[in-house]
Amino acid sequence: MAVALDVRGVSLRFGGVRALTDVSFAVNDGELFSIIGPNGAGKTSIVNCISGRYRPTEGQLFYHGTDITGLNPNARPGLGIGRTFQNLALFHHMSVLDNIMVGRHHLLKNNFLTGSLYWLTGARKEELEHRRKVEEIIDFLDLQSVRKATAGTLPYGLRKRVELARAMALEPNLILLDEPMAGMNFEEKEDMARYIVDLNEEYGMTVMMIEHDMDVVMDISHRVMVLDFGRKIAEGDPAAVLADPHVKRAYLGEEDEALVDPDHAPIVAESAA
Ligand SMILES: Nc1ncnc2c1ncn2[C@@H]1O[C@H](COP(=O)(O)OP(=O)(O)OP(=O)(O)O)[C@@H](O)[C@H]1O
Repeated sequence: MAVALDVRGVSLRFGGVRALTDVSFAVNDGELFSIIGPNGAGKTSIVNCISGRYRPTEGQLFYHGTDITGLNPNARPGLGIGRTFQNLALFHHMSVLDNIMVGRHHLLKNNFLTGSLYWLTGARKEELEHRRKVEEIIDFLDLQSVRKATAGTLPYGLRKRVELARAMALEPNLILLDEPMAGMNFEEKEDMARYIVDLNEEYGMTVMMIEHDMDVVMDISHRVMVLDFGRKIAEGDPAAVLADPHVKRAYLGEEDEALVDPDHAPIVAESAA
């Protein structure tokens, strides 16, 4: 299996704070790869290095062999890298449809000038094609009933789904999901987990996900990497990671009996025993 993303020896410092120390890992094409770790472990920092928001203090990142370490964040969509954010980043005053359309911005070929010759230059054909793609995503994520609703008026779980739709609209090969289930109830999480599996399996997107909900992570991920205090402490298939003593220690206090997640809720304790 070809390597999609290759992260080599990445360190990131903010003044005296070491957010990441010498982190290396690779995500293969077609994989559903998750990163877990206690609060402040460096998970979002890694996503921000991949998406170009942060530039690593040391190390390099390659995407399908291209060095993306110092590349402008705006160049990522053109390479096929999309992302969602931990805190929603939708245009709240715009409709669901328009929010998703924005995701296709970098795919628009017609510009201001050619667009003004709407019927002659193929701009109309192009717009129809974009609309067709957007409708396909709306169907896939079951957003038909809210397609014209103003994004900011929707319940939180639905807004997270619209954000996923917008990231999908970019047609990425690699999609970075930063806590896609945060703040969701059980049913919403189940739905979101199904969409993520489907976009990996049906759309063939490579998925890199940060998520606190261990049940979901262990259930749907092919491989899991664990960060603690900015360092990688484990990587492997879900069962191996759960059984890893370093992982147990990172999530356990010295005295705790059960494996707990960062919010101190019990997680699949039987698999960890
Ligand atoms: N912009 C920043 N300036 C200073 N310190 C930062 C910045 N971003 C992150 N950090 C620090 O880097 C460390 C890693 O933070 P990061 O947000 O990557 O962790 P995380 O694993 O995503 O945490 P959480 O699960 O709480 O979202 C923390 O100590 C954090 O305070």
